[in-house]
Amino acid sequence: MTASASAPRLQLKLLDERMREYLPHYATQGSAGMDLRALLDAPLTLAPGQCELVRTGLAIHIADPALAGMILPRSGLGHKHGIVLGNLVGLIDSDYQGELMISVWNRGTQAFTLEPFERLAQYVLVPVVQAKLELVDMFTDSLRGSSGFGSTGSH
Ligand SMILES: O=c1ccn([C@H]2C[C@H](O)[C@@H](COP(=O)(O)OP(=O)(O)OP(=O)(O)O)O2)c(=O)[nH]1
Ligand SMILES: [Mg+2]
Repeated sequence: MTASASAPRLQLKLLDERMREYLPHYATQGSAGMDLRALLDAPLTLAPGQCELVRTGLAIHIADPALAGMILPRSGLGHKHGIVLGNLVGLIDSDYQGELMISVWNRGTQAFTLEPFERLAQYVLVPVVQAKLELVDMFTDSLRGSSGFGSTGSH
């Protein structure tokens, strides 16, 4: 599936030739993410509670500070097998040029075996706004003020 002509163009480096036939892509026209695959020499069994850093064999240089990458779990693996991310969400800086690494965490109660080149997470490109922080002594009052953590009730 090809993205639209106006899609941002990101440079992708192959760090391992085996990934050439598994380049990330949008599976459908409306897909929000591209699946990332595990670069493994052999199956990797994760015991319940185990967390391992898995290579992707890919580097993506986003370059534009108004964009970031996010690595998110795949819902099927997460829901059915408890395979999620050790950092919950991976945030990829626009100036990161290193290998995309996936922290895979078996939060389930059964061992799970990850096969080489299996799709284990997804990469989503998101817009980012970098803020300028201005130090002040007082805020202009808002309706909420400093109330939070359920202050508006449960209905
Ligand atoms: O799941 C992830 C999360 C991060 N990264 C890479 C890209 C990211 O730009 C860099 C730094 O990530 P982050 O800022 O979240 O980690 P940190 O612990 O703050 O490291 P650093 O001090 O290098 O910023 O690590 C990954 O490859 N996979
Ligand atoms: Mg950081």
